[in-house]
Amino acid sequence: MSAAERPRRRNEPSGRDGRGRDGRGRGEQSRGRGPEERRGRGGAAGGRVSAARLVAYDVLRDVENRDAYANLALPARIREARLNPRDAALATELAAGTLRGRGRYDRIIELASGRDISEVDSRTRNVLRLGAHQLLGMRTAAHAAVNESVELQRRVANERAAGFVNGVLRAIERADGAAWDARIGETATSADEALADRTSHPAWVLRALRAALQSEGRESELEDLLAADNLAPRVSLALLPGAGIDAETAEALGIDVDRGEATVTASGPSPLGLELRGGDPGRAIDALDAPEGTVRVQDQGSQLAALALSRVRPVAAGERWLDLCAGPGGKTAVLAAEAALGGASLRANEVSEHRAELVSRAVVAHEGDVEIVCRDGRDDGAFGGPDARFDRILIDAPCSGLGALRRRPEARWRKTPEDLPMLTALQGELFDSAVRHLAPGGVIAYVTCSPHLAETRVVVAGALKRHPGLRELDARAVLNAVARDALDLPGPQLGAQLWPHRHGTDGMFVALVAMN
Ligand SMILES: C[S@@+](CC[C@H](N)C(=O)[O-])C[C@H]1O[C@@H](n2cnc3c(N)ncnc32)[C@H](O)[C@@H]1O
Repeated sequence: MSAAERPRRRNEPSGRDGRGRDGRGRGEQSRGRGPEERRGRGGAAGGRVSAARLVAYDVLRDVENRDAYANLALPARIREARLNPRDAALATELAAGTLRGRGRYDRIIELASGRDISEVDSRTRNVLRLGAHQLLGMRTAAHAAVNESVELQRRVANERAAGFVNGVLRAIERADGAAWDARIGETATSADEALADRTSHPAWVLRALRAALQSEGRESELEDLLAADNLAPRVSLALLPGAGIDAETAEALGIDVDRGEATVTASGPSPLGLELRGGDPGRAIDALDAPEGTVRVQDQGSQLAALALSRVRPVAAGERWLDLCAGPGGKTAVLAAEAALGGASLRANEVSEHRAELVSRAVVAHEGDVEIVCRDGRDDGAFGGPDARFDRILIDAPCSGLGALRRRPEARWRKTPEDLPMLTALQGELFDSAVRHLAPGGVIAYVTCSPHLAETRVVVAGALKRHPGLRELDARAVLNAVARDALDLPGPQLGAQLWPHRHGTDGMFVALVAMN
């Protein structure tokens, strides 16, 4: 439904947010203006646009026009513009926050302008989104957000629409976020549409997340989950066996990076997990001074998923393990460390050559110990032939990624429900292929970074039906035994669903099945 079609209130909401007297939001009050901002290139009318805003705009364009991933485009653009760390952080917040909040900002732009967002030129749209995020998501000083957006419009888009940008942002600025959310609710055609717009999620994603929570009897957590998707995750590190220190020791060492601005803490659910309190992960890794490749940036849900397989039962020396969909190798690195401890061998397969290359870099701590192959996981070649059998197989399946929305700011706008049939068919085929190569008594861990039931419990149920020799193990009990503290994993199912809002991890699903 277009903006014009939706019911609309006549008067714009009024009221202001809690800005300081100079109109600057908290973030910018403490940050001040850096040299990069002062150096910003002048627009046609001689105004200034900060370098951070130009970088953020370029990233939005890269994502829209070149299908770029924001987490790759951002560092490239930041390097190119030679931003200092403070401006790099500002550019990151501007770009990632705008991408995450896009759905809400688009609706607010529609309400403020009286135009359907699709009728606004794509360059102007991105200028407006960035401006809306500064006004409503960052509490940037209103004059800075509006003036720099107008200059940005002059510089990168259609100069004649600068007045339009000014008018729309001034209208947005006249109300606070809560008033705009109320307005979204009043003009929505359904409660789901209002919630989806307010929390910046496509409605189909919202419904899928609700269904997954419902299956655990926790529908009441939906708004907490949607809010968690809109927060940048804290950086987690995995301290792999072989690093020579455990997480508690690392914390006790008081690792101090970035001149005391950041420390690592032994926190989060994974027993290998460290959390970085601000600062640069590369410097934290260097400061820990562990053997190369034994400290890695990795979500703690991913750590737990790999450990669920390696620790489901004691390892017998000589066991054969396979990581079927290994790229870029995060879980392979955990499995390689665990296999080395227990005397197991590890083969890692990945269909994409580029991602197989990333796997070899990820397992640098166990170079030569991991056999890396590049095949389609549905072919016997991925396993080393039709008769090859493995004691443990990880299927970290290609999936919609709906569990990692906080980490991939643009992902929610890229996926569509139409992607699912292809993905679930592939997931089932990879499962069948793994079952064909599972040794008697062997265990498969089926993992997705999606909580969508069609990709999780339905795929497992289908595999159990097709392969009567398989039985499902209690993955929740295994994860609880592995985790630092007991995990809240409700519901009747044996498969475990981790959640950003509840566990602080990506929304990883883990099921364990064994061959009788
Ligand atoms: C969720 S990712 C795996 C993440 C990885 N386990 C990690 O922790 O870093 C899924 C991977 O499966 C790969 N893939 C997709 N189709 C495949 C297939 N038919 N056979 C094997 N791998 C496949 C993708 O290229 C992607 O690298």
